Amino acid sequence: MSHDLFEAARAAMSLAHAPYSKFPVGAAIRAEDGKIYAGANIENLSFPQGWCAEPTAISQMIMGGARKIVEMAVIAEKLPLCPPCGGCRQKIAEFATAKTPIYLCDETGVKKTMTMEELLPHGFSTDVIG
Ligand SMILES: O=c1ccn([C@H]2C[C@H](O)[C@@H](CO)O2)c(=O)[nH]1
Ligand SMILES: [Zn+2]
Repeated sequence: MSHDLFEAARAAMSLAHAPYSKFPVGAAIRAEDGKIYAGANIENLSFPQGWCAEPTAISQMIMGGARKIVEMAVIAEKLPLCPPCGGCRQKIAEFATAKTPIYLCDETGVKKTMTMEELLPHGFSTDVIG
């Protein structure tokens, strides 16, 4: 993974709005246009209304006119690694392929690389429902 993708995820994490969980998360996507789209989690006083870092990055990508996730990095400072939650896996899968790499990072860099099919085996998709 390129250093700029990692740095974008880390910079996004610093912009998180996470006063309730105090658990900032950053995500960065390299899309098919070669550009990087990043996002952070944005919480809300009405707790269920907040959302994760990954959909913020996906929103940035979509509004930037891109539609394919080539690779993605996720970082959180308070866990050894931050694997995307279940809902995020489904959201990422919408714009990824089975082989798309997801880099799980800590403050020093990539600690583990997983593909989408490893993160979301047997996920809801047109392949399954035919
Ligand atoms: O994949 C994940 C999992 C959690 N969070 C956020 C949601 C919430 O703001 C905080 C604590 O769960 O972490 C993410 O951004 N991405
Ligand atoms: Zn999530």
